[in-house]
Amino acid sequence: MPHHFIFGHMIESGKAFKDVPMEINRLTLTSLFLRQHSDIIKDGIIVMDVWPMIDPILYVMDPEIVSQFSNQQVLAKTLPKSNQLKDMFRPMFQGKDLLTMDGPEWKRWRAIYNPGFSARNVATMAPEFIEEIDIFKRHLRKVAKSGKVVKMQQLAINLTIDVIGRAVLGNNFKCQAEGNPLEKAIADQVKWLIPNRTPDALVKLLNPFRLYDLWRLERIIRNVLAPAVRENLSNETSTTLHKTILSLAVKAYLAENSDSNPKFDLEAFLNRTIPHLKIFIFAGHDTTATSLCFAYYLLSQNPQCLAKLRSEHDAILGPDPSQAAAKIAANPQLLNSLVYTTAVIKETLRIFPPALTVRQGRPDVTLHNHKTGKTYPTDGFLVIGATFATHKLEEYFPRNEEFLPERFLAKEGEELYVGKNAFRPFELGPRACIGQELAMMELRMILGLTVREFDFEVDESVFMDGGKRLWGQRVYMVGGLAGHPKGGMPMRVKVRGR
Ligand code: HEM
Repeated sequence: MPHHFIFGHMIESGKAFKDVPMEINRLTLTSLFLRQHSDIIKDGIIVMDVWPMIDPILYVMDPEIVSQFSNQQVLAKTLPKSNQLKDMFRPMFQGKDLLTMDGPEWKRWRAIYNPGFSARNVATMAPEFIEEIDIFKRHLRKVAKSGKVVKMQQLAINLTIDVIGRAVLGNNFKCQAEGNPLEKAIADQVKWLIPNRTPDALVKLLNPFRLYDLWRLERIIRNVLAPAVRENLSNETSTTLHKTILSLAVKAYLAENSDSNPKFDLEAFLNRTIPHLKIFIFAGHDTTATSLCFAYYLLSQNPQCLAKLRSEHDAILGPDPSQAAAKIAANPQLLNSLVYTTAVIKETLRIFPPALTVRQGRPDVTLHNHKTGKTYPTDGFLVIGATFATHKLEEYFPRNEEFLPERFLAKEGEELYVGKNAFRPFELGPRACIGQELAMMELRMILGLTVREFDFEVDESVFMDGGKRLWGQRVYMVGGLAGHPKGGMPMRVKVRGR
């Protein structure tokens, strides 16, 4: 890509936005280059110099090369999370969260929390999730009755935050039923984060109100989480059957302190556990809500896939949609038989992956493109798994502008078969998403319990102007960090058969 001796790749970056709205999510940036410079497909990596806005970047698209720093089974061979990511999230989690920790500390906490996300544990959460989805459906019915356009993202967030509350604490945050300041406080904290050194970010950094507001929002969050933890710890008759994140944190705390300090120090426990609870709530609700919105959008644009999805639900969850929840509650394993539904979710995550990994280069890690023979030292670089672009590579995803859930059902040797390591919305390797099983089950369940009862129609105000499309789609992702649907995905909802 052309490099200017003063402006680096800034001019070229600007050009990439020529045909798309400026507000488009930066996760999609590499895919914009891909359209303009077909030669970079061969390289599999884009070297990007937009200093001083941000440190130099290696955007890695080729799945084989991403695997070199991400999928290594030996943790020491994977690149650590980037310093920039750690600095950015410090005001929210003080470095005490699973997402930005590294090394032995990360390994210890991951081992403590892993049992909370096993397939078995997640399956036992089904009846509690169904209660939340039932409230979501009540909201959908109300919206349908009003005939108004609604921001689906907000309805979906209220649902996913209540679901994550169940998984993390065993509590219901009642976001859907009554509203809860937690979600807004977390979202407002995110707005104060400094992701780079652009003029906008510097203005934010110098804002005298910033630190006070971050502190104020932290108090709101603590005022929701601390009483919930206290209530949970004193509630010996808890009806939650599954291991919650809280119960696993208590177990680890007691194991550490049983000899030296037999008394349970609630304040010390809260100080160390709240950032952990917060990262699960933060990472677990927004990504899932975004994926649900895009699934509804893509299904609304692809009626033949929607019809196939509904017939799968008729066959597996029974012909009467009103009985489906009871069937799932009695046998959550039924969800594993929803293979087409799973393929729909995967294809949604292929087209609109809401997150990616940002790692810190190291002097001892060099990336190799075995096809071209080129090598890329990583020291001094941010190394980014450019998932959005990886998911658009024709070599791995033929007919990539089409919504084709069938590719995830194709066998090796068939045209649509997805190549090894290419599908990575949750990332792969030891630092892959801990919550992926939960997210997939939740999405399968929500689709299984809604798509036969409702039709979703996208309000065209979120479409790109002039019939333009990006990778076949007229709706696009916005947002500085994780991707969100444009305009909160305004939609009209109709009850089917009316
Ligand atoms: C569709 C939904 C989801 C997507 C697409 C997604 C995606 C990802 C990705 C790409 C990563 C790697 C990030 C990085 O390397 O910096 C990640 C990590 C993580 N995710 Fe998710 N996620 C989803 C749902 C969830 C849920 C439901 C939870 C929690 C309950 C969760 C909790 C986490 C945590 C704690 C990490 C850090 C794991 C570690 O480093 O050990 N995510 N997720």
